[in-house]
Amino acid sequence: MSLRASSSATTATNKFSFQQSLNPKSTFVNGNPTPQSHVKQLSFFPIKAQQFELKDGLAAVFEPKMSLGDALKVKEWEVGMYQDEFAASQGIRIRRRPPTEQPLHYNGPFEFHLQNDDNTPRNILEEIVWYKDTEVSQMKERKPLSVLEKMLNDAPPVRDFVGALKEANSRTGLPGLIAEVKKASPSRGVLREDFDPVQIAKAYEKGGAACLSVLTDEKYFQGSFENLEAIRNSGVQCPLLCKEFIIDAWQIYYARAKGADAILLIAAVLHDLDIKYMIKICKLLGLVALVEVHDEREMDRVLEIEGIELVGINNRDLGTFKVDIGNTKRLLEGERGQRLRQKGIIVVGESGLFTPPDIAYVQEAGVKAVLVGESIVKQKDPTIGITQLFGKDMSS
Ligand SMILES: O=P(O)(O)OC[C@@H](O)[C@@H](O)c1c[nH]c2ccccc12
Repeated sequence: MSLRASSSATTATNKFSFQQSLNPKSTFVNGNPTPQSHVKQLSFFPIKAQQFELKDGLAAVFEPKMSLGDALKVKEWEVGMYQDEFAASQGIRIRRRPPTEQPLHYNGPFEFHLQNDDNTPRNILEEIVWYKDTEVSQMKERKPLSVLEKMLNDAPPVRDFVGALKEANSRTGLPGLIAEVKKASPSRGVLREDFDPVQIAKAYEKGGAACLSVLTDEKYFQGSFENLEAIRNSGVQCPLLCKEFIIDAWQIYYARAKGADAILLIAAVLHDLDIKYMIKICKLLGLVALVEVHDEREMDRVLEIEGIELVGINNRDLGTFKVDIGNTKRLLEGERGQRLRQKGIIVVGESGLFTPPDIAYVQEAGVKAVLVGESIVKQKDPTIGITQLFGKDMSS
């Protein structure tokens, strides 16, 4: 474990430069750097007086001054740590923040980070979620809920996402299609260079898509909320799913303000309490949540939560990118499938669907809807892409 400081102070080898850069209340032990061969309990975040290891086995005590704002951020960070523990108890391996990172925007007099393996994301999903945490807190500062409330009053009315899927399923006898407006992904790179989201959305609608999914994540999927808004304002009638990594209720309000009719909640990221809370917010806003699972444990958790109308089974492991459409079948076998049917939940087969036999396979497994991106967005004409995917014209 190594200690890195964003201040130049830790590189100082003499008392003068170290004291200069510290907050005036900071003191050395007994007024002088104290030799210590081992500093065992080295807490990296200066909440109380702390001991710091200096060069050559020296240690110093540091007493920070903390403003109320900083203290609140510390609390927020501590709660985040408890949340990770709570989530881990539900089998969730994704940590919402780097475990030994200081709270966001902490501007203490002396910023330390402990560098160790724990501060490196374990997989791409964790990396996305950590980045999202920073992104959302910045967005929240720019548009606090009070501002969003005004935007919500001007938002276009909600469309019936579940109704559109059911209608398409009974009209065609095939799973209702949620067609994804997706430019790129971390696993597949750029899927389409000439990417015009509105044009693609219109082509999907023409091809018989029941609903659309619009990726809004910028960094990893090259999507945007502007795309969502533009599609909603373009005259396209299909209900819209905001495809985002939601970790904070604020994002749900924002999605609705930008015209979403549905949002995605990923069970690999959110613990049960979060899912319950977020579903309540969705209901308040008239949105529907597509709750995404990838394995049996996540499915079992979700089956215990009341008020879920749509469950998505992702065939892609968001940690490793491995795709296996057999996942949909596996998760719908036996009692799980039965319980889903009893609860009247519509199951959406997600990812890795390319051909009519793929569609037939997941339909046979029990899905009433599918979520498809790559195979149709890559086609020169996405309308024809849909016809090829289903092996028939889906528009009538
Ligand atoms: O392009 P595909 O393999 O057809 O997959 C679409 C969709 O299922 C996938 O984009 C997806 C499913 N769940 C997600 C969560 C976040 C981002 C993307 C996704």
